[in-house]
Amino acid sequence: MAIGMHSLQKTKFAALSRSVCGIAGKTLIINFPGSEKAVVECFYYIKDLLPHALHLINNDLALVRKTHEKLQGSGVAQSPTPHVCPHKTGKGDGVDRNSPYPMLPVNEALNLILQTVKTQETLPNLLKNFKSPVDIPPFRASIKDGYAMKSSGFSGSKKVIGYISAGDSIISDDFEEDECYKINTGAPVPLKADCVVQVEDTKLLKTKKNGQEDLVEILVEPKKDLDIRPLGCDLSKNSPLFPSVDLSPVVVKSLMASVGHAVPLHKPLVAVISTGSELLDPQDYPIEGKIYDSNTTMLRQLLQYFGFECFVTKVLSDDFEEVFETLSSIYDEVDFVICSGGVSMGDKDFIKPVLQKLGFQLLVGRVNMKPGKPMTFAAKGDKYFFGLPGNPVSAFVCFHLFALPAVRWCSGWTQEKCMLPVVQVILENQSVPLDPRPEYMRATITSRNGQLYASITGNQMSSRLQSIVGADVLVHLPARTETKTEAKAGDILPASVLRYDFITKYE
Ligand SMILES: Nc1nc2c(c(=O)[nH]1)N[C@H]1C(S)=C(S)[C@@H](COP(=O)(O)OP(=O)(O)OC[C@H]3O[C@@H](n4cnc5c(N)ncnc54)[C@H](O)[C@@H]3O)O[C@H]1N2
Ligand code: MOO
Ligand SMILES: [Mg+2]
Repeated sequence: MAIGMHSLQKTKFAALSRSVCGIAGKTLIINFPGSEKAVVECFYYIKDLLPHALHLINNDLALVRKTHEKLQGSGVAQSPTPHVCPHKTGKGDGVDRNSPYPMLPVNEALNLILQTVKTQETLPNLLKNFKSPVDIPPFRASIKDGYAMKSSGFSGSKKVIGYISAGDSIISDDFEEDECYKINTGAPVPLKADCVVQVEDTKLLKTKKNGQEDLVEILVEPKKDLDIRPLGCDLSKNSPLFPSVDLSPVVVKSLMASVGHAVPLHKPLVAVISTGSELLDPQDYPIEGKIYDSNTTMLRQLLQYFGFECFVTKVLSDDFEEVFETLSSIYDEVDFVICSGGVSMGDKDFIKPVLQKLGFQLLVGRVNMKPGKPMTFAAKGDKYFFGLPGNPVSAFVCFHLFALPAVRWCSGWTQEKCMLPVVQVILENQSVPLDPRPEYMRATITSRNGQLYASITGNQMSSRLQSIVGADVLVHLPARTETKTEAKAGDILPASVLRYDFITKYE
């Protein structure tokens, strides 16, 4: 274009010349006009652009950035004709075919998300202040299967005057020292009994005609309080239910259940939407040109794995109206939409335009990461939208790094707990080429001599869902620099833990 523009100022016949240029691999190919004079002139017009062009082709980000800084200045004062670099951010209009969204660093995108999503700050407090409404156990309960009796009655033979099972009501009648009740673990100890002797320390002396026990010999000295859980010994009424803040859904739900209460949380309601006219239900017969939809199942399962529920699921085709209609009404039912597909540069990638038309604020439109570059996050009031890239692995990675922390944050988790835990791992692979974008590689963990070793799960293409097989962690590989172009065996790298059971092998 530069050659054409300048040549036209010299001669209108320049319009007829083939001003073609292109890239083959890492080679820049420029087609000059036929005459020697024109070649010299044209070379003059483009020679200053060549270093920058070569830096771009070679992904020398440091040098690319340097050029930008030089051209744009660092502060408000800009060069008279600001350099809008196509690979940085474009205007997104008819002429500029580049994404208008700045490529945010992962941390910046995450911070923006957590600053935007409203948290229930009350939850940790709510749990901290929650007093148990009941005693556990709510009665004196037997710790053993055995015989309940009075400790004042000594050992020796005793008459069995009744059977008490778990779930029976509490016996308040008085009884003699040489009498006892046969009792099961967890059953209520009679009010007038003060000890239980386990069945192993007794001998059956006589059985009634109906098969029930009549007389037993107690072989040990019964001691007061032996094998009885006193009322409220596990948890006493009006004491705090949560001695420390623990937001694990397993912990919160089961503790609340143990005192007969439902969880006092507002769990965010989440919808999973998959977009793509190519998507086929996994139960359908194969159809030419279509692919099976894996993201819907994956995202639902991930939500479930981390203790959240998927309230609604929808699969939409790449149709502006359909996406628009669905997103216009779905927020009547849910707080979050976790969508996949349709966020990149295709003429059928409608997610961003639909969000704009619906009045959402697009806070994240691209992230400097691999996979997951077109990761999108938008908000309107207290309704939130995640547009995960359609490639299944990109959706998988972005769910863990962005959507999960946001949903956790919204349900009242403390900020540092929202993110996956990060551990240090030692790389096992001989050599892993670094990408210009920071990369999150799936890897299998082996524990060896107390150290965690990470082995990358094969080809890391963002379309290859198989790379999540055996993926215990996401290893954080830094962006390539001039001096560091690969990671090597023995390198120590941070890794986000994907699973509770994240050590596949012990050696
Ligand atoms: N010109 C450009 N093209 C693309 C860019 C770019 O920067 N410039 N980014 C690429 C990157 S990176 C990614 S990631 C993808 C993201 O694309 P979209 O979010 O728009 O997703 P789709 O185009 O709808 O689909 C991409 C890919 O994933 C498959 N897919 C989608 N949904 C599902 C599903 N539910 N289950 C299984 N597979 C799914 C879909 O068939 C496509 O193959 O864009 C690049 N393009
Ligand atoms: O960033 Mo895309 O997610 O490379 O595949
Ligand atoms: Mg697309």
